[in-house]
Amino acid sequence: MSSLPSIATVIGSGTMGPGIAATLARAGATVRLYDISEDAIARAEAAYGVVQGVLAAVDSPSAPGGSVSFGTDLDAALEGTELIIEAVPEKLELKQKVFADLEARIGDEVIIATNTSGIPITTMAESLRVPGRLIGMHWSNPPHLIPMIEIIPGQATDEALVGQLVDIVKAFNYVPVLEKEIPGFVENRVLYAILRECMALLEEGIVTPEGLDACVKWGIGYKLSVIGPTRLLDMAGLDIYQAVSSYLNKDLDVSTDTPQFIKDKIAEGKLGFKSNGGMYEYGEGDVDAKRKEIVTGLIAARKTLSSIPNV
Ligand SMILES: NC(=O)C1=CN([C@@H]2O[C@H](COP(=O)(O)OP(=O)(O)OC[C@H]3O[C@@H](n4cnc5c(N)ncnc54)[C@H](O)[C@@H]3O)[C@@H](O)[C@H]2O)C=CC1
Ligand SMILES: Cc1ncc(C(=O)O)c(C(=O)O)c1O
Repeated sequence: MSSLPSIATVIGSGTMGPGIAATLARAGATVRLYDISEDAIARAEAAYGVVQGVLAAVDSPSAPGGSVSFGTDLDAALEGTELIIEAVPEKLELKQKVFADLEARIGDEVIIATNTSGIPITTMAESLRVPGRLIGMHWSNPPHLIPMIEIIPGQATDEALVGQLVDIVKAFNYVPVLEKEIPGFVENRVLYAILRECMALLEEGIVTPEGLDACVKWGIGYKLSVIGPTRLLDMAGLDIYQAVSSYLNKDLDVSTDTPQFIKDKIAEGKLGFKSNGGMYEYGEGDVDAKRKEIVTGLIAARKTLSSIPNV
């Protein structure tokens, strides 16, 4: 596990930061998790024990000496750091302000990896003093369970940094996927293509949310978790793909904005788990129960998928 930095800093302790920090720490790094919000830090500290249990359950690679410390003191969080992973909200101006605060405190050799969901790295790097040190490192949620990370160099990213980050990701046994830069990167382009069609089908009343979830989980998700879309085409036959895509592609949803019914729900304060209601409604204790079911399912699925050939 020699490629792993001895000291790493995660900036932003919301949905993504704690799982990222815990994964690196279990692999042996000393990790500082920083946030501007005391409340976010308190929540992360409370969740850390649970996340450690999950990492143990999936046999995430472990090495002695790793730890996570939590705090709102940026200078302390950056002391001696080699790798910074930025996980603050998805707003370009905020991320650029954070980069400026970081660059005022760190040496030129320190790497900054951004967990942006899809803002082009080249755009983000424009404001940096040392643009070559910025690289995209897109973890998938929940980051301590999904063992794949997209690596996206921008136009200014140092070439050597790409290989270095690939080695870091391999050091904690995740699959690095190296990509060329494109808005949304690969994972979210595919996910958002699926979500666009799903939301259109719901809006048009073609299927219920329950029916949609069952169809996508068993008809698509189960299959794609084993074979991937490229191999799926070989299994189905390229001639079948041609026959279907020739009439179906032109009928698929091509909306460019968020669906109105989603905007309406947001206006009503329905954001999902975080507000006890979104696509579904949740009563007392339901959100905690669903979160547990999801984690249990992901642990079981990851164990199974790790034990079968990579087809
Ligand atoms: N939520 C998700 O499923 C995924 C999110 N991402 C990306 O990761 C990044 C973080 O997303 P989430 O964790 O969901 O966001 P979040 O909103 O849950 O957490 C962000 C945290 O950053 C903190 N923060 C705000 N300004 C800060 C500053 N100046 N310095 C330090 N901390 C600051 C907030 O207090 C908050 O705790 C975003 O770029 C997002 O697009 C990537 C993969 C999945
Ligand atoms: C709905 C949604 N949007 C973005 C992301 C991301 O990868 O940035 C995710 C995710 O699961 O990681 C997501 O579910």
